[in-house]
Amino acid sequence: MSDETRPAGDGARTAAVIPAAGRGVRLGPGAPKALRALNGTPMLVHAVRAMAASRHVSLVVVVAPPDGEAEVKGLLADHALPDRTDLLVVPGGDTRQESVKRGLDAVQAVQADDGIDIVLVHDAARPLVPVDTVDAVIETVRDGAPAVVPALPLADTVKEVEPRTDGGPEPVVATPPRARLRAVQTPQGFDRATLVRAHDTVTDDVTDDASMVERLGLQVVLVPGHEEAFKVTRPLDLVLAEAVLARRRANDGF
Ligand SMILES: Nc1ccn([C@@H]2O[C@H](COP(=O)(O)OP(=O)(O)OP(=O)(O)O)[C@@H](O)[C@H]2O)c(=O)n1
Ligand SMILES: C[C@](O)(CO)[C@H](O)COP(=O)(O)O
Repeated sequence: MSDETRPAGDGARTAAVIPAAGRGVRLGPGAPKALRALNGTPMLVHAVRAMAASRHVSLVVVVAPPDGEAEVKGLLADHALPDRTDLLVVPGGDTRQESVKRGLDAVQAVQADDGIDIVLVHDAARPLVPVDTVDAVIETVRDGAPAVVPALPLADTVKEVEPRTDGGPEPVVATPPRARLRAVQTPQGFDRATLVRAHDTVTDDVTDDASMVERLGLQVVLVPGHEEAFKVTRPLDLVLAEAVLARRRANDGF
């Protein structure tokens, strides 16, 4: 291993768990979301490369759709990753939380040998997160935070409502002060033992891993997110993602 390919040697080693087992219902009919192409390359491959771009990440665990494990292994074999990065593929579960737990179990199985101290959890559906954001999360965990989340201020005012399911106009209950709100992204970074405890303790379904650490009564901190770390959720997001890739290619030959 050359110095350029060796993980940064100052302390903790990092694994990235990539939940990729969702169907992508909001994206509309087609292959599972993580397997759909962005400018000819599957979204999951972009996401794996985004994690492997960090010199701190020595292991990537991809959590595949349960019926897509062989397909995921095949397509990752076809796309080059840095030599320093080990890759595992495991089958996912019915919820994001179950899928992350399965990925975390795979990290636990190898951590004694690999000395993994930090775990990132990164949505395959956020394929374009820049490496500087990944490294900022890792460095803040290294500095002692048990849980770190990239986040951005909101672009829109948010209203709390009394939800209605009959299609009628929803009454507004409150307008939370926007200056105190943030939209959270991934990768979220954790001290490994803290994330394991959170997944062992919190059993009801939550939308992100940091919320589980909050339930333990531990402090979660934010670092600046990035507008290119947006989640591909609806069809228009595919258009935006391909435009970002085209801009990168034009700017730096990516
Ligand atoms: N059972 C699940 C559900 C979601 N995910 C992953 O969690 C991430 C964030 O989820 P989201 O964007 O909501 O994806 P989907 O659940 O696929 O979207 P939808 O709700 O539109 O079906 C995605 O990378 C998705 O693949 C997962 O691994 N296992
Ligand atoms: C974890 C997450 O990416 C934070 O924004 C998000 O909550 C996961 O996606 P979902 O749409 O909530 O399932």
